Amino acid sequence: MTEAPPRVLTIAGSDSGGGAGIQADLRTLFACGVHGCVALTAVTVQNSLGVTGVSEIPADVVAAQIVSVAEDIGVQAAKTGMLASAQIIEAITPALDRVGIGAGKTPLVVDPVSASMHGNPLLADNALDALRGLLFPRATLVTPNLDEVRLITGIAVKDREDQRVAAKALHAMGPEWVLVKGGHMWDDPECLDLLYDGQEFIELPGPRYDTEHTHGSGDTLASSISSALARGASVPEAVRFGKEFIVRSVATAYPLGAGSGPVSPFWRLDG
Ligand SMILES: Nc1ncnc2c1ncn2[C@@H]1O[C@H](COP(=O)(O)OP(=O)(O)OP(=O)(O)O)[C@@H](O)[C@H]1O
Ligand SMILES: Cc1ncc(CO)c(N)n1
Repeated sequence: MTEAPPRVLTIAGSDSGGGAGIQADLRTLFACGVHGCVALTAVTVQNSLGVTGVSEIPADVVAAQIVSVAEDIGVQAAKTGMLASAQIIEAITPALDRVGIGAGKTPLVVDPVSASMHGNPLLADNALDALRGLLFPRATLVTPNLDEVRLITGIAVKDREDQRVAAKALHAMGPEWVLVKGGHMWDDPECLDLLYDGQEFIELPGPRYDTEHTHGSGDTLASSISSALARGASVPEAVRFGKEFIVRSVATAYPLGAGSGPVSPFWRLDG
């Protein structure tokens, strides 16, 4: 009999265009050889041009999906993406505690998704306190982009020194590790992501490809990191794996629709 692969639970929203959200998560998890489970938080009406509608899943149903999957199937890592509202964050926190996800137990990656790459909101303004107060202290790793750093800490990162200051401010909010992503440091010729655990800074340099097709890059990075954590990797090992994964996925991104096409995890399935 074939043994079950490691399982990763993604707690995130649907992108009808298939490039970001749970669709990006599931195809990345598949390409990384792990089984993806889902706690759906919201349905977005979305294509390559932006988001034109959002319908939230009732908060108790989001929490019930977590408990149902974790108690039967079991998960070795979990990640959060679009959480939509304070009510959903407040409902999932006790569910995560109940099944031992986060807070030093099963690794929890919190990607604090606040808006789509087009600037459409994916998290209510009044949910920031719940994100900071409830999820950050339970997170193994948080992975904000620079817009999310500004929303969460008030720090406007313009250069690599600011990136370090922001990493310290985020770490003080309680996560074990922080990854400040550098994709939005538009003037930098590289995409340097900075990992920090309160003691040591680990720089993850990477190329900056000249492309508008980066839809789903944050989700793909967080999912590939989560797959490595589910296999038992340390956080620095998992983030290095994720960085290589996202660089190759941006390199092979493809156009779709009239706007931004998705990054592609398909390279991993070749040969
Ligand atoms: N043009 C690019 N070329 C290479 N790597 C990139 C590029 N843009 C982003 N990345 C990398 O992709 C990952 C996601 O970074 P980014 O800061 O864009 O996150 P994000 O804004 O959350 O993504 P999303 O587009 O999903 O919202 C990081 O590892 C970043 O360095
Ligand atoms: C549903 C969803 N989650 C996350 C993102 C951010 O990439 C998006 N655009 N849509």
